[in-house]
Amino acid sequence: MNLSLNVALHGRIEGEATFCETSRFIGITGPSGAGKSSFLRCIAGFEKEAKVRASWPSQIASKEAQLKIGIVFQQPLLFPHVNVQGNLGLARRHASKNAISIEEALTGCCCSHLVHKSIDSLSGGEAQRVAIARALVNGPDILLLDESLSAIDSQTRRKIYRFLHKLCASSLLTCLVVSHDIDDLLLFSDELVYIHNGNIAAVGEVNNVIQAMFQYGGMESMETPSAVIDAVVEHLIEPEAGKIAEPDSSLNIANKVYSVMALGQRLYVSEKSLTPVSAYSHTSSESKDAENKPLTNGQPVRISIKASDVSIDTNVSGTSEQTTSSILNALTCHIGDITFFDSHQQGRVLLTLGIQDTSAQGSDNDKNGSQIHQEPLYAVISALSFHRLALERNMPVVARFKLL
Ligand SMILES: Nc1ncnc2c1ncn2[C@@H]1O[C@H](COP(=O)(O)OP(=O)(O)OP(=O)(O)O)[C@@H](O)[C@H]1O
Repeated sequence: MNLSLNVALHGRIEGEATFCETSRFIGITGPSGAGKSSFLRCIAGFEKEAKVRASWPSQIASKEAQLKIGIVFQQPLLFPHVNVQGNLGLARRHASKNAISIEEALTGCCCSHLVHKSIDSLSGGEAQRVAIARALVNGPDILLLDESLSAIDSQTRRKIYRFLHKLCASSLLTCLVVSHDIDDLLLFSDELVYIHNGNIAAVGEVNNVIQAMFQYGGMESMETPSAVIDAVVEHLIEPEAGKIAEPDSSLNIANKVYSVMALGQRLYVSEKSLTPVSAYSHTSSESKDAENKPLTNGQPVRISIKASDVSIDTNVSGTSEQTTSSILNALTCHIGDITFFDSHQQGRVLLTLGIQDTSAQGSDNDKNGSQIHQEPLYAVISALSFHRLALERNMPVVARFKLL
């Protein structure tokens, strides 16, 4: 049975969301006031007026009577009279069988160093990390995170998301994560929910939901719509000479740069801009320390590319390794939909770009013998550039972007 949630709370949230059986990390986004918190509060049973119908995935449906739902708010509610260790210890007292250890939760939520601190001495981001760790040692079946990582710096936040995603893949945990940071959600979510104006407006695979968000005008409130591209690690690049090194070599540098292959085209990506996906696959049997292993040759990774980072070049012959541009990443694309922003974002144009998949061999190939990839890339450019370059639908262009 798939996870399916149907909620109705008058004037605040209404709709149904059904997810794939393998989806365990579900992102929820939408404009401020749209109803995201209301959705989570209904699921958690905090809204007495709400009508909620839920069917739980088969692996947890059998224990519906004692189903454990954890929730962590943006403002963490920690017990002030005991320290961090005391907070986790109290949560552990009522833990279910699938709870993780205090040590694992502290390490995974990057807060081992805080264990002896008092609650009133924690910063906002530290308190958020402790609150998530405390929820995990209680062993919830469903963990609802309502902007619960909003005060944490982006590098630590991604480490925690990575840990949660891995936990979802290796245990029976399902996470529903509300965030305004669409890039975080795109990188880690198995499926995405878009809530608009009190309605569950779109549910499903991340790229499909992003496209649905355009239709609802949801992108207008978002500075940087992003595309997600699946790629495979090719080489580790030695930073000084720009030479190739083995991906799993012991090169000791802070932020490694890899060459990866995406749709038959080569991209250069810094380590922090890519997310390994193999270690988190739901069928994975990899050990728990897989996250800390170096990336290996041929390993699948996910990259998210912000529309505001993409520039457009009409010189389509300039994608070779001999480019004179400092921007090495160049994907050959065709212009698809063209959207002029109105109101407060006047003067900007959003382009949907179909990436040319040079690795594909099939009957739908274009005249260059390559296929247009279904999942798009986005570019936001000024209306001035749009008119200066005389861009139009179906025009071949090169999309350039940095992934540092
Ligand atoms: N307790 C409440 N009683 C009545 N209306 C409420 C209550 N809480 C929220 N609302 C209203 O319900 C709507 C949805 O609010 P909600 O907090 O769910 O939005 P949200 O998408 O989480 O917003 P944000 O991103 O700003 O946190 C808003 O119009 C809000 O004013």
